[in-house]
Formats: sequence, structure tokens, C-alpha cells
Amino acid sequence: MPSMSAEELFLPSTPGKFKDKSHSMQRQFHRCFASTSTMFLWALFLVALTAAYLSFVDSGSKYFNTAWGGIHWEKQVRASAQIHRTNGFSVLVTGAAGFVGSHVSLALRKRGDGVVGLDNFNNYYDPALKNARKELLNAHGVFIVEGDVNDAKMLARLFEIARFTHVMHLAAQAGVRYAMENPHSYIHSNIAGLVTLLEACKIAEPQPSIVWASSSSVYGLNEKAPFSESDRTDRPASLYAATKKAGEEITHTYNHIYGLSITGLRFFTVYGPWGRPDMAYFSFTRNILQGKAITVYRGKNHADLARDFTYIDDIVKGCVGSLDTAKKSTGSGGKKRGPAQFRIFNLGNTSPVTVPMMVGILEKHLKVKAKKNLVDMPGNGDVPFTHANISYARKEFGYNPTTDLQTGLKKFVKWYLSYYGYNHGNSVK
Ligand SMILES: O=C(O)[C@H]1O[C@H](OP(=O)(O)OP(=O)(O)OC[C@H]2O[C@@H](n3ccc(=O)[nH]c3=O)[C@H](O)[C@@H]2O)[C@H](O)[C@@H](O)[C@H]1O
Repeated sequence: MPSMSAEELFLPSTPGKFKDKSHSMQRQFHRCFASTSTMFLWALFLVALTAAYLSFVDSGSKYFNTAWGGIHWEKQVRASAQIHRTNGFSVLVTGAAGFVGSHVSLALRKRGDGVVGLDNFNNYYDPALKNARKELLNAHGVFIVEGDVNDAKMLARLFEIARFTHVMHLAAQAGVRYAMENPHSYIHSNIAGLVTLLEACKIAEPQPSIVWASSSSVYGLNEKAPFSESDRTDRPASLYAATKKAGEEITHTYNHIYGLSITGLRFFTVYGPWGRPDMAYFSFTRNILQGKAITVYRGKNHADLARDFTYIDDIVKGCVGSLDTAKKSTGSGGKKRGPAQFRIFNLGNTSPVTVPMMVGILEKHLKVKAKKNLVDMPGNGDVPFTHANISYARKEFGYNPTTDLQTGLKKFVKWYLSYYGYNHGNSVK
């Protein structure tokens, strides 16, 4: 006889069935609690059980999420946060198993900063790639905590263990078009997660300086080129862009009320080795090698779309430059003690390239001709072009991107082939 689920036991499929079951249950109940003293003992037992359960829940998610907590875990966090150079930083890097996060973590570690990573290893794209990045970081002495930026208890514990001087916040739900499929994941990571992190930073002693990833997508329907930080950003074209724009406003509030030093970075279509498989240059490479067709979007009147593709090493320099020039937060005890620094920088390459040209470069490096389907750009959050004005970042910390798309994609293809080979099948999303 098939067994019943808990819901099937207590919820009626028909009133008749429900009646029968409740009668037999009442009989059992009476048999069980035949006397008042037995009933009293049962009640006591239930109260004790509930109390034990509540204290179990309250003692932290470490009991439910074996990924954080415990003496060994704390030892790893402490060791990873250790600074190995004079006047070095101790940095919490969120999204450390991600594309930009892993590169930035490595760069900081290599120059002697303490780095603790945090990542939830979600399956937005192949987690095996995130794990491989994690292995790489581990080999360089960077420990990545497995956890979500929405986990306030875990964050509080991290800030207790390691007195971070800086937070490099790169954890986010990325991708412009995926926002139409899973809108709530953007609210969860890019808004709720950001606020949870800022709450933790606000009460941390000392308050860290924060550098975080905004996006070129905040320029939305802006048509004035190149995009300057002072241009309009109130017309986002995607929910992704809207959450990043919201992040800029939210961080301003925390800067204003609590004295947190905050720098937002508007990244322009970052690409390179260890990149994100959901991005066009990456998925195109996979499809070209597998002999599959790629879909190339076109804009109004069949105009080519263009992006200010920016190579990962240039972005890393921009992130490190931002950290190095970030002033200290001014708050303590959760209160502002003076005005604090608030900045927003474009980090782009300043030379947009059309998508068909990008495909041409890939064909050349892969030595394979792409099968192209040209399709009118669907109304899915895309914008026709991006183009960064980087003079502000240049003035503040000498930001100077030096890698053009030819060179950068050559390095990407080299990495791709060494990592996956020519024939890596369908294992990557
Ligand atoms: O700068 C950012 O802030 C964002 O950059 C990135 O978004 P995008 O610039 O849209 O990059 P990406 O998806 O690689 O599409 C590139 C081009 O290929 C076109 N494209 C795309 C897919 C496809 O199948 N066909 C196609 O033509 C497409 O129309 C576009 O013209 C990050 O993903 C995002 O997380 C965010 O960080």
C-alpha cells in the first residue's frame, strides 16, 4: 500500500475521507492520553522538546549549514585574513569564487594583503568552474567561506573574527537577460544581500571601507557617448540595471547616515580567462568549437550592437586602485562621526567594439568559422551600445586600461582551450 505524505494525512482530499480519518485519530488520541497525569507528562516533554529545538535553531546556522562555523573554520578565517605586508589591508571579498572576485582576491593576496573570500557557490552557471577558482585561491592561501551575503549571523561572526579594513563586495546576481527569467534572484542578491552586508559593516569595529561592483548597465537608455558618471542613470533597461542603480542609492544612504566610506565601480562588460560562461564571448566560443550556431543580436535598422569590452586585468587594477585610495569610514558604534567618502567610477576600456567584430576576433583565434544567426534584438533588457568615459578614475588613481579586445580574447581563448580543450562537450551551462 502506498504511504501517505504529512499533507495527505491532515488535509482532506474530500470531506468524507477527512471525517473518517479524524474519527480514528480521535480514538488514538484518547487511548494515548488516558489519564491527566500522562497528559501532563506528555505536555512537559513537548515543552522541553520545543525549547531544545529553539535553542538549536538560535545557536546559529552552523548547525544547519556545515559550511561555516566551528573552531577549524575560525582558524582558517583568521589565517586567511592575516596581513603579510607593512600597512597592508585585511579584505573581505564577497563573490570570491566568481570571475572578478577570484582575480581580485588573487591580486590582493599576491601583494601581501589578508583576504577572506565569501561565496554562495550557486548554480547560475556551472559550479565546477567556481570550485576550480576556489582551488586556485586555496593554493595561494585564500580561504573562501561558503555562505550567502544574506546570512547576517555568519557575517557578524566573520567581522568578529577578522577585523577587516576593507570589503570588496562583488557578490551579485549578474546577467542582463536572465532577469526576465528569475527576477527575484536579483532582489535577493543585489538588494537584500547588499543591505545585509551594509548592516554588518555599519556596526563592525572598525567600520571597513567598502568598494563594490555596480554596472555600466545603469546608463540604460542614455544616448550621450561616452558615458560619464554624471550622466542620467534613471532609465534602466533591465531589472538587473535597476537593482544596480538601487544599490548606488542604497550605498549613498549608508554613507550619509552611518559614515561608511563607499566606492561604487561601474564595470563595462568584463571578459577574460576564468570568465563567466553566461556571457556572449564565452558561450560563443563554446558554440563555435562545437559547430553550433550562435545568435547575434542586431539593433534598430539592423545596426550592430557594441560593447566597451574591458579586460579582466584592467578591471583588477581599477579595483585595487579604488581600494588603495579609499578613505577610512568615519563611524563607530553604529553611528556616523563625520562626513565619509562616497565615489562612483566608470571602469571601462574607452573603445567600443561591435558584437560581429568580437565574433570575428574569436573566429581568428579559434581558427573556426562561426555559424551565425542574425536576429533583431529582443526587448530583453539589452542596450545598443556602451562606451565609458574613464577620466575620473584616471585622475583619482591613474586607471589606464591597456588591453585591447584582440589581445584580451587571445588570452581568453588560450585559457579556454587549456581548461576545457577543443571538445569539452556540454558540461558547461
Ligand atoms: O557591463 C555590464 O554592466 C554588464 O556586462 C555584461 O552584460 P552585456 O554587456 O550584456 O554582456 P553579454 O551578455 O556578454 O553581451 C554582450 C553583447 O553580446 C550580445 N549578445 C549576447 C548574447 C547572445 O546570444 N547574442 C548576442 O548578440 C548582447 O546583445 C551584447 O550586445 C554582463 O553580463 C552583465 O552582468 C553586466 O556586468
